[in-house]
Amino acid sequence: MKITVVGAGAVGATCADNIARKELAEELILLDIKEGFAEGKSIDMMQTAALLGFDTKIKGVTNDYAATAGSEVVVITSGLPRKPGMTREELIGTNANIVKGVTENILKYSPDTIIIVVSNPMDTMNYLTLKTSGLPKNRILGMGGALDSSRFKYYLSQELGCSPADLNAVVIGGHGDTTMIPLIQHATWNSIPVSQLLSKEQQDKVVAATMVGGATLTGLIGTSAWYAPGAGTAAMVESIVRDEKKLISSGVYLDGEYGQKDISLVVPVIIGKNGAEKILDFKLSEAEQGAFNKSADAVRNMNAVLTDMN
Ligand SMILES: NC(=O)c1ccc[n+]([C@@H]2O[C@H](COP(=O)([O-])OP(=O)(O)OC[C@H]3O[C@@H](n4cnc5c(N)ncnc54)[C@H](O)[C@@H]3O)[C@@H](O)[C@H]2O)c1
Ligand SMILES: O=C(O)C[C@H](O)C(=O)O
Repeated sequence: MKITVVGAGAVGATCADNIARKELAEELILLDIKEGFAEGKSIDMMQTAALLGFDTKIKGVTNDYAATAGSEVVVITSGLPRKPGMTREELIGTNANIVKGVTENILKYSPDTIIIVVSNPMDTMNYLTLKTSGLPKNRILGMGGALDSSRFKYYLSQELGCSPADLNAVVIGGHGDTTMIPLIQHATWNSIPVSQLLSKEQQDKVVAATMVGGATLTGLIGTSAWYAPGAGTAAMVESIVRDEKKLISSGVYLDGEYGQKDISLVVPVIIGKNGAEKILDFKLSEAEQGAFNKSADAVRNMNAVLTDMN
């Protein structure tokens, strides 16, 4: 198994680190545009191999796409992160060009790969990758729901005083401060609905904290988060590589599911060796479907910016 991670910054390097520790690939290429950066990070990570006991060979390259040839999975993290006070959507001007160029270069050497898009604004970057690559829709996935659902579990666990691992909770919609939809009515603690355990105020607090989870960390750190984003992406890679068929909220192209067409949004997806193998199209309540439609409108407006940029 050969995997490439594009962008050796905070998220890309953390994702690569997780992939190596889990030994998901024999060969892992880390590519960055900044001279020597991916090489340095890769050597640093390889110098943990003796300590951590993994066998993955990590190689860093500066913009050398030939080195990525034959990658079965490619993760795209290249692009600017937001600064405090910014929205993810404000990154579109810079990141659209980066993601488009990276996708074109990757496909020259790995025409049948599965791509996971992380760069923000993710829903629109994933849509752009779908349109740029011409790959079948099952081979393009956006990372956002894995992270947001894990954040949702974190905030629920804080309120319930329980282990996040005992929770089942899912975020759908867009990966944006106002577009994500934490499905609180469906969340359970070992099968017990959390709506029966938390007051309405507590539920509202958890939902609000989840929605601005990324902005909160950006405010604290000065740039956006990387540990949970890197781990969320690696979890998706693992489900592909090990053909786990895990149900992970992910950005996928919708063709009628949840009443939406020609858009990428986050919904529950079975992820296996063929990428997005099945979208679980379950019935939302009227309020949830209304929120989903509003998110779709917002993401569609962002997607329209891509046309204006051309
Ligand atoms: N979808 C999510 O849930 C999620 C989570 C966290 C971060 N992000 C996004 O991921 C992106 C990366 O975040 P980060 O914190 O790692 O940023 P970072 O600045 O630490 O790293 C980005 C890297 O991309 C590289 N890069 C820029 N243009 C490139 C190109 N054309 N080819 C190859 N490499 C290039 C930069 O040199 C840099 O090393 C941002 O857009 C951020 O908003 C998304
Ligand atoms: O918040 C950000 O800008 C980065 C990422 O999308 C996140 O949710 O951590």
